[in-house]
Amino acid sequence: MKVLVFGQTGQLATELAQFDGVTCLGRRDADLTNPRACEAVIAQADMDVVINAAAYTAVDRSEEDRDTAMIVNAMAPTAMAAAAATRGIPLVHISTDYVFDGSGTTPWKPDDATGPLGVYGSSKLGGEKGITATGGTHAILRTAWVFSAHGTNFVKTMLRLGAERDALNIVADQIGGPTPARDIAAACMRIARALTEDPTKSGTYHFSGAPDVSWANFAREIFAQSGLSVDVTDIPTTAYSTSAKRPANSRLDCRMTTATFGIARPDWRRGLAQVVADLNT
Ligand SMILES: NC(=O)C1=CN([C@@H]2O[C@H](COP(=O)(O)OP(=O)(O)OC[C@H]3O[C@@H](n4cnc5c(N)ncnc54)[C@H](OP(=O)(O)O)[C@@H]3O)[C@@H](O)[C@H]2O)C=CC1
Ligand SMILES: Cc1cn([C@H]2C[C@H](O)[C@@H](COP(=O)(O)OP(=O)(O)O[C@H]3O[C@@H](C)C(=O)[C@@H](O)[C@H]3O)O2)c(=O)[nH]c1=O
Ligand SMILES: [Mg+2]
Repeated sequence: MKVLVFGQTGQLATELAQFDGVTCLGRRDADLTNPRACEAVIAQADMDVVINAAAYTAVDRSEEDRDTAMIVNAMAPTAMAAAAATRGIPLVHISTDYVFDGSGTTPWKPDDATGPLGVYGSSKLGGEKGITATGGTHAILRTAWVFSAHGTNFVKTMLRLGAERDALNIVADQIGGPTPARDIAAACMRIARALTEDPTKSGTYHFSGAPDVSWANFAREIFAQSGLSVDVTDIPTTAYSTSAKRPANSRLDCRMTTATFGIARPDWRRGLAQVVADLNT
């Protein structure tokens, strides 16, 4: 299976690059601020499936950079979907828990009503809608709280801050499932294969690590596993000011993904152990 991946330096793209048959495109090969260029690359490439692992992921910065976020997260993926549909090949696209408004405590199902709280979530929802409307074979995989040894993520932020400080205040009223990028990459490859064999599996799916936790308890496990002694204090979201609002309830109901593709929620604590080990070598 020949797989064309948009993204090269990011957390997910770096993990996808480990698989046979994968060609990763960096910004120089395809800039998502130019959706027509993304279309052209798909039109010209001889590939069996496309995975979009590139996105504008700076949640707070997107509040002041709405146009770029919209082009990269909504228009470019929509253009990719159109080009993939024309070629008759599937598109696997990654989306986010931030398309939801975070109300309630029940895990979100794929067809639950969306209601993004900020520009990043709105732009990602725009991409979902554009891809779905295009009508080609596709999977939109919503994930959450991605971490890996590469790129920027909460684990690396905690390790950096934890090395400098002996106490941190961390929000405890936002709950979600941290997800190792390596497990998302494996899920994408499996879904890509399944779609080439059965296009009727097209749709929107959820995939996050288990068990669900607060950011504060995620931080505690990061410090426990890395041997750093940092005192974590639970704080409410109202005590931590950010330009973008984040959902309180980021829990994702992943059962449809398991039923359709045989992919179970990974235990993020094992993925964390791997990442901590990778960062120490
Ligand atoms: N990070 C997270 O916590 C979560 C991420 N997701 C989704 O998962 C997917 C993968 O995210 P993740 O791997 O963490 O992202 P990263 O932030 O680690 O990487 C983003 C990638 O997108 C590329 N990119 C950004 N803008 C452009 C552009 N204009 N043209 C070409 N490439 C561009 C970056 O390239 P460059 O280095 O050149 O900037 C980088 O390779 C995304 O769709 C994201 O929305 C979903 C839930 C949580
Ligand atoms: C650094 C820090 C963060 N926090 C809080 C802020 C926020 O609510 C939470 C996580 O902060 P971050 O900025 O790392 O997380 P954020 O960038 O919002 O992460 C999100 O990224 C996008 C791309 C997604 O799609 C989401 O699934 C999610 O992973 O932790 C503290 O409470 N104390 C701290 O010292
Ligand atoms: Mg961030």
